[in-house]
Amino acid sequence: MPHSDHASPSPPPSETFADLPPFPATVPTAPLLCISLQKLLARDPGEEERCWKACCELGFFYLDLHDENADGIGGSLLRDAEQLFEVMKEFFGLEVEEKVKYDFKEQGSYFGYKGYGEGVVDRMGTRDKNEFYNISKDDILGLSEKLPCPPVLDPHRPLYTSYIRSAHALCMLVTSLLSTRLALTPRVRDAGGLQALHNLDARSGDQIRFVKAPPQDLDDGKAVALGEHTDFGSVTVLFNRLGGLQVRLPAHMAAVPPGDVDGGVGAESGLCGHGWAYVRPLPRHCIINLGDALVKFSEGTLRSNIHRVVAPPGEQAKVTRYSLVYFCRPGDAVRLRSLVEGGDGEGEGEEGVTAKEWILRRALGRRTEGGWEKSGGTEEVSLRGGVKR
Ligand SMILES: O=C(O)CCC(=O)C(=O)O
Ligand SMILES: [Fe+2]
Repeated sequence: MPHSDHASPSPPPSETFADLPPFPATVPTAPLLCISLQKLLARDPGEEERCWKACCELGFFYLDLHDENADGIGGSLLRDAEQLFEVMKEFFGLEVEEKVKYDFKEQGSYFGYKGYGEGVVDRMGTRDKNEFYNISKDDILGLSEKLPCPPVLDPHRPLYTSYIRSAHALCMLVTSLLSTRLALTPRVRDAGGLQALHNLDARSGDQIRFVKAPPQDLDDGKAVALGEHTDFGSVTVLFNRLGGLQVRLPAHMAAVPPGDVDGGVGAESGLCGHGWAYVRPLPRHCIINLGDALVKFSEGTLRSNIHRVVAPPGEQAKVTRYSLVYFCRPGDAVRLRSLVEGGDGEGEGEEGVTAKEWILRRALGRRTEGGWEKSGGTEEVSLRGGVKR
């Protein structure tokens, strides 16, 4: 099936990040659709259709945050993201002995710090090559107990609150569009559709994530910083500035070939087989992707695509990579089961794990020796091409 309107136009030369080496034209890229936030907010039917298509076919798209209203959600998110990049740099610059005080794995929590190499990227138990710091939405909004927080991060709680509110609102814009398109059961629709399962004021696993990966050796052939995975929750909002994020394209979707074939594909070629293609970071955009919960709710109509983070391509591999994520997840008590008509989750029963159980198993499994097999998500549906079951 051709996907001509997936072809991402090459961004104009101004579309690069100042002070960072440019994303090279020598690697294949993923054909993410670019959706306009402004048009979505205006309920533009054509844009809504493209967004729905992106959610079903790849589960990843760019969201152009340009907003004519400077006080609108797009501008607010961009300003907050800018500041959060500085905040995370300050935190990650601390000594490891200080940072590990905020690793709460032993208490059964995935919030707080995860040190370099403290997670696994494959079933062989290969260590990851990045650090995380996870901030709980419930902690910041006062819905749960306040977790211990490093002194360099604590003063920025108003910034986290602002970012959480805007990122969550974006996710609700996407879920409300999906609710109108999916054949949700009358009961689910009457109860408020998908948005009602993601109430900002209900306890959930929503979180901000800061990520840092040091410069990588492209030639080591296994430059995988974050192993292949699908996201656990519903909608992810991602800001990154250096390449390195790769999606594994479904068999029917071709990558955009390198613009500069003469530049020669370098050491990255070993990282581009089996459908893997780089996602080119774009200024003033975020990347939106869907997670496992939406695959379960839609019984496979929506796609939670496999992705990973490898060494940034070309000169970018020499630079430290930071990224900022917001994971929107269903409320803790929500059961992950089909919510569409004729689906297998129409009963009132207790079938289906809760969102809380699902996230805990997946998040902590990737931090345990031998935990890979037990920490899987909806990868099989994704690898089958996202065909409806
Ligand atoms: O750093 C990135 O670009 C992606 C991070 C990611 O996929 C994740 O944290 O789940
Ligand atoms: Fe992810």
